[in-house]
Amino acid sequence: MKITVAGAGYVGLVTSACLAELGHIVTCIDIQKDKINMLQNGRSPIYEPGLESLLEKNLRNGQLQFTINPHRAYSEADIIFIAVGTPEMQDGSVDLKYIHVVSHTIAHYIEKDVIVCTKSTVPVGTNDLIQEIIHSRKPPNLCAEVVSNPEFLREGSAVIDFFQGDRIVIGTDNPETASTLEQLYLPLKIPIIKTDIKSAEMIKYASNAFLATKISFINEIANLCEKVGADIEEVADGIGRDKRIGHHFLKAGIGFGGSCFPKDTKALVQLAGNADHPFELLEAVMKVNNRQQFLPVLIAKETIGSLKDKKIALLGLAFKPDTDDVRGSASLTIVKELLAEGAVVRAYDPAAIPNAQKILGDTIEYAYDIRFALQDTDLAIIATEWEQIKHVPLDVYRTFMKNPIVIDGRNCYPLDKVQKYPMTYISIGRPAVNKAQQHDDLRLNNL
Ligand SMILES: NC(=O)c1ccc[n+]([C@@H]2O[C@H](COP(=O)([O-])OP(=O)(O)OC[C@H]3O[C@@H](n4cnc5c(N)ncnc54)[C@H](O)[C@@H]3O)[C@@H](O)[C@H]2O)c1
Ligand SMILES: O=c1ccn([C@@H]2O[C@H](COP(=O)(O)OP(=O)(O)O[C@H]3O[C@H](CO)[C@@H](O)[C@H](O)[C@H]3O)[C@@H](O)[C@H]2O)c(=O)[nH]1
Repeated sequence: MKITVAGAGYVGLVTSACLAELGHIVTCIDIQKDKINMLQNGRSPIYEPGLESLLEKNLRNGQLQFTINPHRAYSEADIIFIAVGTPEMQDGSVDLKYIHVVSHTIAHYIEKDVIVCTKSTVPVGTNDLIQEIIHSRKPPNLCAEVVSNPEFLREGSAVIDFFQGDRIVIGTDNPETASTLEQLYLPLKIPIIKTDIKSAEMIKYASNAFLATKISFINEIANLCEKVGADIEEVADGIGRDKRIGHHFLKAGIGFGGSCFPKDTKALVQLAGNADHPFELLEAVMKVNNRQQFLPVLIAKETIGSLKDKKIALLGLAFKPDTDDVRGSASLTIVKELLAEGAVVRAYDPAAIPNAQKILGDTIEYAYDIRFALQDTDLAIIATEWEQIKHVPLDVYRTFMKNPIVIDGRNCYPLDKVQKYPMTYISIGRPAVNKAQQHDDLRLNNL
């Protein structure tokens, strides 16, 4: 099968590499020349575990090629996957400009019958629009069938998710098209759901909205735990053991970020509004999340007072571990607030510094070493639970910081371990450990 993937972002590259790995001839096209140049040289423009080696291997054995040439990409394709970005607009609705352009380009360049599969997350009704654009512009003798095939991969585990996903959704009313795609995915042995286009589009938004709701729910329980003296880790474990609830997505913290949950929840609220059905539950989910992302700064002010000229170490810039993506990251909110309070910020991240630098520039310092990030700081905020951060021995905070005060936004350390150290440790939904006094005594003794 000759496959073309439009878009060399997270979804496009994972789809390209994995379909090539399954034995298909794949062409991946993007409009960014630099990206394609990099990929042609066997380098991945994104940090995603396992991806670069798959790209490099399939490029070398000729299964995979990269291009910016639409004729080369589309004229021979049997199946085209659309994986272009669908960013949010200022009002929260989805910007479909890349979808429009790619649909026009596909219509212009196809030279044989083709199936066009939309992997990009698009509002209900968009695949009909894509179908309309392609139909009205393609050569009249050709057939182009548009299918909704939403993507559920997570950044950081995207390659594993492709091969071991929970389900594959195929949205089309054409049984022949559904069957062709079913054949394509059959080797993965993942359950396939065949449905109509609009339900497929809705499954994607509803899945993300449900997961986001679970996170905001557990964060609200965490905030309540703090008020009443309960421990969220115990509570989450207790409720997660109920199979109807499950343990997944019950990790309390400083809220959800990323390129999907914040954007897709807003889009669903917009969609609901347009359908004259205010989605109040999801609006609350977003409100809780916005508040949660600010939490470390509020706690910092409560703990040390004014943040003006205070040196603060920020551990983690990526929106989650194992990715270099900072889109929607709580860290960006935290930096903005800390700078507004007059603090001096030094941030560490094992992979996301280059991407963060594109947004934050030289407004903060960057550290490629955790110890350097902590050196002489008044307070540390843990924002991403990277393995490199979770395993920092607690001694290190005491040794390197001016004051060992840690706000752990991801509950990285067990409380009983922290209790043994003379430090102030405030996490989410758990009792604070306040041993600053003990630390001060220790310092005085050492003078
Ligand atoms: N990132 C994820 O984890 C994830 C998971 C599931 C679904 N999605 C959805 O998939 C879509 C893509 O997300 P992403 O994170 O991969 O986006 P991305 O921004 O990382 O990449 C999109 C790519 O599309 C390219 N592009 C734009 N117009 C093009 C055109 N006309 N032809 C060819 N390439 C074009 C851009 O240059 C860019 O490289 C979005 O709708 C997103 O919501 C993302
Ligand atoms: O218990 C949890 C789980 C996640 N998060 C946060 O939620 C955000 C999103 O995490 P995750 O879902 O793991 O990452 P994404 O790569 O954004 O993946 C989501 O968004 C993708 C894009 O739509 C979907 O394809 C995936 O199925 C969906 O999980 C991150 O900031 C996490 O820190 C929590 O705070 N607590």
